[in-house]
Amino acid sequence: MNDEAPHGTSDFVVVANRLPVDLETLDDGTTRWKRSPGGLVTALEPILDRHSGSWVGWPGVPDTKVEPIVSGKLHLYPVELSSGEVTHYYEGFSNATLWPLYHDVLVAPVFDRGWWHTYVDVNRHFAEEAARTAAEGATVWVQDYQLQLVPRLLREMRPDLTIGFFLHIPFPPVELFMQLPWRKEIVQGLLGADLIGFHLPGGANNFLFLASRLLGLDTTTAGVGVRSALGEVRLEDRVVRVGAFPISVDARQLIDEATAPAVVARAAEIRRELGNPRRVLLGVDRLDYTKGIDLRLEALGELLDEGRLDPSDTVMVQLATPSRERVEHYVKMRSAIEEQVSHINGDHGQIGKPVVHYLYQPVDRRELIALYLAADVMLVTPMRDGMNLVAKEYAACRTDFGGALVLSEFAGAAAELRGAYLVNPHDLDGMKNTIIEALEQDPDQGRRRMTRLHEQVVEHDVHRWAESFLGALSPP
Ligand SMILES: O=P(O)(O)OC[C@H]1O[C@H](O[C@H]2O[C@H](CO)[C@@H](O)[C@H](O)[C@H]2O)[C@H](O)[C@@H](O)[C@@H]1O
Ligand SMILES: Cc1cn([C@@H]2O[C@H](COP(=O)(O)OP(=O)(O)O)[C@@H](O)[C@H]2O)c(=O)[nH]c1=O
Repeated sequence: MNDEAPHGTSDFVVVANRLPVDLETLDDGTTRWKRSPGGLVTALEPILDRHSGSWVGWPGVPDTKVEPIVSGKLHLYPVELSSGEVTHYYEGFSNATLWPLYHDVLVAPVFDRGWWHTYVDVNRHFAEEAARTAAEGATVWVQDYQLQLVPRLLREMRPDLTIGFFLHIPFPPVELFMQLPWRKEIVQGLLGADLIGFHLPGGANNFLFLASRLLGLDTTTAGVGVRSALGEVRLEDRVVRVGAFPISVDARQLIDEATAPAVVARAAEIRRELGNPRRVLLGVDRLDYTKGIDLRLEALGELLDEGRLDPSDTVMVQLATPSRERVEHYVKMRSAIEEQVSHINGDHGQIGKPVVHYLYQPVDRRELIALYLAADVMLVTPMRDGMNLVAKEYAACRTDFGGALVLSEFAGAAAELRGAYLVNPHDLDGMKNTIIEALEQDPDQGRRRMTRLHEQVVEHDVHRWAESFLGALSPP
């Protein structure tokens, strides 16, 4: 990465809280770029590779000024955040207010006026940087809950732009959203866009209902469909469209990587390193209380306690990427999960043979794909999740049609991945029975299920997601 990117020349601009890369300071004081965590970056990277454009976002560290950068065809425009802004806007309002509020209030949202004011200020910084970056008449695509005020602010600054907004997390029912003291400002912020996208029709319908109920606006009442039957909010001078566009993965790219001989060999090597167990269970998550890591460990622990799983031939690998490490509930969840892992290994492991192999570190993509190939059963058990790309990655990588996916009904992905073993993660007995069912599935039936999953993801990949959203944003 080098060369400065010029302002005011981009016809296509993505605005997201994070850049696709994070600046990391090493022990010797030098810095390097590493891939940013999370599914938003996984999804948008291949889109920008294809469309070539600009990405406005935070480089992941506070108090650091970074000049605009050219990275291949992509121009990166860093937004500087002070440590106070990171605390109040990112860790506070975004991740201790909006995140729990939009994820079914799994923990109590904190309503802090100071955090709100910083959220407004930081949204303004992002809008200003996007306004500087975009060429006359450009398309600007604003991403996610951290930046819900940007569409309106940007429209005020640059009425010539076409503005899209996509929410990557669930949009809550009106009863929950109404708790937010700044609810009108958020809805008005979003209505600055020309098109507002959600993963699922449910989120889109919640938003339309809210726009009518909270702001008294004229909206369509017929239900929104998947990539079809867009809803409308009719403002005095323009119409805002609202739709459902389920995000996905770059299936073709994953298939290429998953069929590379080195990755296939690594998958076999992982099984050997795990002691050649008869069955391998896998969990892959950011360490987030929404992901249900604790619930799946509880299920595993009970299955071992009851003798329904044999610790001498069963292994679980749980990857947990560090996430939002200074936010209270993330700290608590990490301790709780690590205690559960110790407990299971203490009760059922042997010297050199733990039952649960737990890594609290990001794992690179190649190793992750090898793990997908090595796993007999993938456990994706969130209590609430906007989509969950891990589930789709697993299905895309299984070109052998082996393995099985146990998937929470409360992940957005469950609406499409009908070949999965669906579970209610709150129903511990149900989840335990389903894990056993997936482990003991009839091989032919398992292949049929995985074929269905794989084909669904290949046909509905991330490029289809972007084309359907951008096509609706700027119809020919
Ligand atoms: O940026 P962080 O605070 O470290 O968090 C990482 C990302 O987490 C969330 O991802 C969501 O987007 C995925 C893709 O649409 C979706 O599959 C998943 O269900 C969501 O949780 C968050 O929404 C992103 O903004 C963060 O970058
Ligand atoms: C644990 C782990 C994950 N990844 C990659 O991160 C994303 C996760 O996306 P998802 O939609 O499932 O959820 P969130 O956005 O985090 O809420 C996915 O692309 C994983 O492959 C990774 O690269 N390395 C890891 O260790």
